[in-house]
Amino acid sequence: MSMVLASYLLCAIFLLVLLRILRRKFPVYSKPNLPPGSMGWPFLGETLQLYSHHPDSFFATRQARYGEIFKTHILGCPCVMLASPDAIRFVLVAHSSLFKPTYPPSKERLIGPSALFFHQGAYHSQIKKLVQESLSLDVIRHMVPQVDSIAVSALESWSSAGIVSTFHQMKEFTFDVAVSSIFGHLGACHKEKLKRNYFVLDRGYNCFPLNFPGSLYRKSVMAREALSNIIQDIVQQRKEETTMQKRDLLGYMLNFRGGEKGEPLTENQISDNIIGVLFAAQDTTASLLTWILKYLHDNSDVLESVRAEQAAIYRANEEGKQPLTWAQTRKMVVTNRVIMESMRMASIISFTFREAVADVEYKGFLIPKGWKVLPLFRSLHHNPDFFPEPRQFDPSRFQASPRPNTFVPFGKGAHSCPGNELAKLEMLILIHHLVTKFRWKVAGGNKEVEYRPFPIPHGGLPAKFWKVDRDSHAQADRT
Ligand code: HEM
Repeated sequence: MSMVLASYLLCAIFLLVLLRILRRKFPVYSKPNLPPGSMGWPFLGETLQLYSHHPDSFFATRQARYGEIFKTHILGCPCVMLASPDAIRFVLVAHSSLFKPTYPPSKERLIGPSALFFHQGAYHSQIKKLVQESLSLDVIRHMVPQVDSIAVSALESWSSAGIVSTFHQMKEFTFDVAVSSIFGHLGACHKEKLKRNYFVLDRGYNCFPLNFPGSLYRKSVMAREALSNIIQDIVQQRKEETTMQKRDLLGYMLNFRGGEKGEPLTENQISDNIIGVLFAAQDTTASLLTWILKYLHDNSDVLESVRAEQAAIYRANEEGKQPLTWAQTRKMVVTNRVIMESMRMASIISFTFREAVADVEYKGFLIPKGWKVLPLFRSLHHNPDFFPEPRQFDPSRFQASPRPNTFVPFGKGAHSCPGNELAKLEMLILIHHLVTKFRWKVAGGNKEVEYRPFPIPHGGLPAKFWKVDRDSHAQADRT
């Protein structure tokens, strides 16, 4: 009996050794392994660990334990998280067709299923081209006067309002700029209706999607329907105008003709994409601006260097009597570095979601079909190998360009942000007026971060803004 057992054992060992040799010599015998990591508890996965800790520590501990790629299980989905420049390039650029964008159906319903970020392939490319054209440098350079007047009137209103939530005010500002870029000049009535309904939609976007009368989600769905109707109304009005060749997003969409028959976009394609662009433009830029104000407030030496740069432009414009020009916005080197460093520090889009459309192998690891794939932008931006002393706010680090694929605040590849230049322009213009004509003080020193869903300082950064009079301005410049 013991002889039989021993021979079985020997056979098993022989087969195992043979398999190992075959796997090494002939990769065809080798099935790649899943990445290292823990799938957590049945059903729950590691969802509780992610939401009960600071997300940074969730990612950082796993990255330290498992390396640049690891698996986990969040919100009922098996996921692979990736945190290296190579991995991010692999997913978003080199093999992007193997990873499709993925969003919860409740969110897709609120934005509208034809919005570009839910698609890939030909339809996505067509819409992306339109959006990119409407946000190209050649178009946005003509937006300086509009953005300038929106920024000035926003700051004037904050300065007469006591303590305000910076984030809330920034949302109003970025909404107005986005509307201007989408529709050009819009009548006050349409603008007011758009704003009212958009803010209801926005409130329900991140709530639990319970669709019953009176629920937040239902209110959002209804606001979404109202938004579509308002957009149809604006489209109708535009079609009746004689000058159809406007260079705003709506103009580009109405002039589009696709396919062999030269088909125009449908009503739903137009409204879903307009709501999508509004959505992509507003909260992102508003939360980043909120962080910029906090960083400048907390780093007085950086604030002084920004103020010196902007004061020189202000003086060149005869104490603001001449309008700010596009050329001047392109030469705000110090302010631009502050924006870059704020994007790195705050990393408001910490990661993005994709889903593998087939089994994919990356550096010997299997990413199974149907798994969620999360490139972790924030982990790159806070990696000391790429950004020494990553918790230090130091705009001067951007005197040198970051290493390729280590700094991706606007994403990478086919779905990268088409609004990056407009976002930078509105930030530069707002900062110009803020530091040259206003002062602000943050109320309370809470260091906590809130997620709405982008990270923002606690309470939306309550702050008091006030205008400096001409004399104290001149005095401040002399000292
Ligand atoms: C500081 C402000 C902003 C940041 C940090 C930001 C960041 C991003 C990122 C990371 C993506 C890629 C997401 C992914 O790959 O899944 C993205 C996509 C997008 N962004 Fe932005 N964005 C900002 C402002 C804007 C503005 C002002 C607009 C429009 C006026 C805009 C419009 C879009 C659109 C339409 C997409 C989807 C592109 C596609 O799917 O092809 N963004 N943005």
